[in-house]
Amino acid sequence: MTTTTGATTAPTLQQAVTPARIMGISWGIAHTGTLIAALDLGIFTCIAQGYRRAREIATETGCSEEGIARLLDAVGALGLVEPQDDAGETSYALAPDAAAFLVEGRTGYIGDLRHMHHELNFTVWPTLADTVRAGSPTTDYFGSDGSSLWTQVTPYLDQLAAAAQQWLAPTLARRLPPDSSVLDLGCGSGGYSRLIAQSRTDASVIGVDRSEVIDAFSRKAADAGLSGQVCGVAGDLREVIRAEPDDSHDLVMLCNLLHGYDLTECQALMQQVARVLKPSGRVAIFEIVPDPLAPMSNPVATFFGLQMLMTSGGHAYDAATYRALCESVGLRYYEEARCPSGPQTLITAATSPL
Ligand SMILES: C[S@@+](CC[C@H](N)C(=O)[O-])C[C@H]1O[C@@H](n2cnc3c(N)ncnc32)[C@H](O)[C@@H]1O
Repeated sequence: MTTTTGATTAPTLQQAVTPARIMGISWGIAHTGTLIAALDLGIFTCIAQGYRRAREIATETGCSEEGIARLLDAVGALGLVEPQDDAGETSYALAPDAAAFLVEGRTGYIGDLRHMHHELNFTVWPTLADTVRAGSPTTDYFGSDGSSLWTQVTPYLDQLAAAAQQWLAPTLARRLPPDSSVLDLGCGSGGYSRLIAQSRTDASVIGVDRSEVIDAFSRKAADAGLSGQVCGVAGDLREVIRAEPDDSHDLVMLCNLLHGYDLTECQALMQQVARVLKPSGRVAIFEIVPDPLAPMSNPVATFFGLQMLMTSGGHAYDAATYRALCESVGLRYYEEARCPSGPQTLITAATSPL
């Protein structure tokens, strides 16, 4: 059975059992390929600009008319465009979500997700069976010096994470004490902590990431007029944090970071985090957290566990694991909140009541 979102649900006992659901799952690769090709070619942007027929879009994109017609049929099958009869010719209108999120230049644009697929997913997913056999990735994109991957990908993370940033930053900022110090480990281009700095002009932010990535972090902070308030430190964050004094930060942010490391590395890092936090300070872990007893409640989180197996020594750890990690370093006061606009969960923990 297929739901209106395109997701498939298992047949109940009363329904005839057919292979339809399995066939639908097996075509998932075609869904991804179609979406990414349409983004690569700027199809949604063309339609938004008023080029609504296959031949117009073909001319505009420099593609064959036959190819564009077939791609539009497939994009229509995904429900992202709606074909209409236009005086005997087919023209295409954007579905509301495609209009909001897939048109370049619009505020909500998330089409940069295509870079994640080109740089990573199209390479690693075909290796899944081999990785499962071996139990570890052929390439550790995360823990080793995976900087080339991250320089390709981090420029796009801000745009993809815009909705989550709009939720996370105020949630954390409103609980900061006056004149606080924020340490953003594995900051990437810094969308989360930059928003905190913008809303809390009394706070100072230190972002830490590899040298190739920290340049983008510092540039974006400067563009936002935050150079005096936000500082980028280049290096391996595991070494940088060891050099930080005890009791020096009100908030340590680990956004989309711990999933890249095995539990021994996570534990070592969390020990340092607990050491550098002020007695009233907090750690904020923002992660894709699956529910092992309800894998379909957050499928992205469940697939993310495999993604991590193929790319790192880490995992999409569940909430019990994060809680145990926090408690093992004395951060006993623990809270969780699911982000309303993304697959992540915010976990905050402290040594004293939050
Ligand atoms: C998935 S990205 C998350 C970026 C950002 N925190 C966000 O949520 O958008 C992980 C980041 O951690 C950085 N990183 C991972 N391990 C690191 C290490 N050992 N030292 C410095 N940076 C590291 C990567 O370079 C990358 O920018």
